Amino acid sequence: MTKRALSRLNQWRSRVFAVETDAHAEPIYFALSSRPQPDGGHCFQGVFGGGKSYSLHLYVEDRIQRAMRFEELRHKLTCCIPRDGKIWDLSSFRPGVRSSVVRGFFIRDLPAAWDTEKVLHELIHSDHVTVCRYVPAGEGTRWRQEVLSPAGGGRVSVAETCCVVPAEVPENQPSTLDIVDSNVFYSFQEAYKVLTECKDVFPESKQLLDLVDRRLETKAKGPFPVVVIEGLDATGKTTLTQSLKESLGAHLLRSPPQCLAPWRSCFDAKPPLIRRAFYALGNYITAGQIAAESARGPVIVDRYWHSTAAYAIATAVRGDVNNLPLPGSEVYRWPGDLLRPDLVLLLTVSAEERLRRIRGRGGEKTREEMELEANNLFRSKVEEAYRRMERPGCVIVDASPPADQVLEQVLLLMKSHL
Ligand SMILES: Nc1ncnc2c1ncn2[C@@H]1O[C@H](COP(=O)(O)OP(=O)(O)OP(=O)(O)O)[C@@H](O)[C@H]1O
Ligand SMILES: Cc1cn([C@H]2C[C@H](O)[C@@H](COP(=O)(O)O)O2)c(=O)[nH]c1=O
Repeated sequence: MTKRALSRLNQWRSRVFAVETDAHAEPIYFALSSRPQPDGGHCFQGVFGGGKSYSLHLYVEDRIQRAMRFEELRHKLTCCIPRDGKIWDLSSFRPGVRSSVVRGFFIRDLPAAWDTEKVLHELIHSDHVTVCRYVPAGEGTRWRQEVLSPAGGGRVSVAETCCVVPAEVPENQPSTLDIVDSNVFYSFQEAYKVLTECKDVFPESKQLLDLVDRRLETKAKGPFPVVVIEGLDATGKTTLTQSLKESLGAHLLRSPPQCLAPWRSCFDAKPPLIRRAFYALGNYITAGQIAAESARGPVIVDRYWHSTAAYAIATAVRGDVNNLPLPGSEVYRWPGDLLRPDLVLLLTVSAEERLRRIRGRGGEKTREEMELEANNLFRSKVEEAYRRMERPGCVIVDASPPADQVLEQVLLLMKSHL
């Protein structure tokens, strides 16, 4: 085993491991100890029992490479692990320590599946993945974790052995330790830095940065009101913003801005770190446009920062809505260097009505749109994240009535708030 891999093991025993066996339930948490606990781990039977179990932990210093390799690894496992086997997301973390999360996968295989071992042997010989095997430890429900390392002749040896013991459910879900600057960027510099680090990895990031350098304006907001319309997909933002434009003679803008449209599908296909940085930068270009237009007249904006943050937080936080960071958390803050609007309105409709509207509309869908359509859990997390945004917070609008009534309601709200 390489020196680098061994140095990781120093902190290995202070880590808690979370196996996400079910997107709707708490992960199964376990920790490591040199001694087994007397009452073992009945709760682990579903994870370690009934087959062969392995965990894969991806360590790559460079965050862009790490993000790319994680997706590659997921793809490789999905292609190679037999269909009856299970691949679950896994993370290990040091409780309460920000950015300590190391992501990976947990594999539960059938007892006689040899293909998996072949794939894992290959991975053990790479320098980026630490592979562990879980084996019964004596009688009862005790389990042992064996850290595998490459040995001569293509064989594998056990570098370290620990007892698996139950761990306390942490106060904050591990995924929440990793939101700031991995999923949500709170300054232009932080988002720009991600794209700079991608310059040698794919050419579109260089082209995007050139465009950002040319398009970015940093003027202050003008004297006219700036109103942002937010909401889940198909809640009626486009319909309303068009009507507002016509009724108020306002200038209509959107985030991401039109000039980023040619790059959107490319960045939508990238890992979350890069994709979220793309959307974050889009807001800064839109901010420049808002500044210029609000000097001439009222401005309506179809999605802005709140969408970027709400979708990113909802995607990053695993499990259900209760796992979102609590109201008042720093993740719901507005970036200090981003132009603030005067009013943000959040359009809400029932899940059924929104689905009716999505289906009525047809057309091509983004990953989020498909997720929103299929996944009620994701929908509630996005909407709750919107509601928790602060300074400015969202004023809630019931967008279920017919379009002309929603417009009327919004015009009244604007009168009372501006
Ligand atoms: N108040 C309304 N009542 C009934 N149908 C509506 C209403 N507002 C919009 N719609 C219809 O719902 C569908 C989605 O509306 P729209 O495109 O305006 O939503 P959106 O929020 O802009 O969606 P997206 O964020 O995905 O672009 C459209 O077919 C539109 O005609
Ligand atoms: C602005 C923005 C958008 N998204 C996602 C959320 C939606 O599902 C799609 C579609 O947006 P559009 O209104 O049809 O352009 O994009 C996102 O994830 N982050 C963002 O900042």
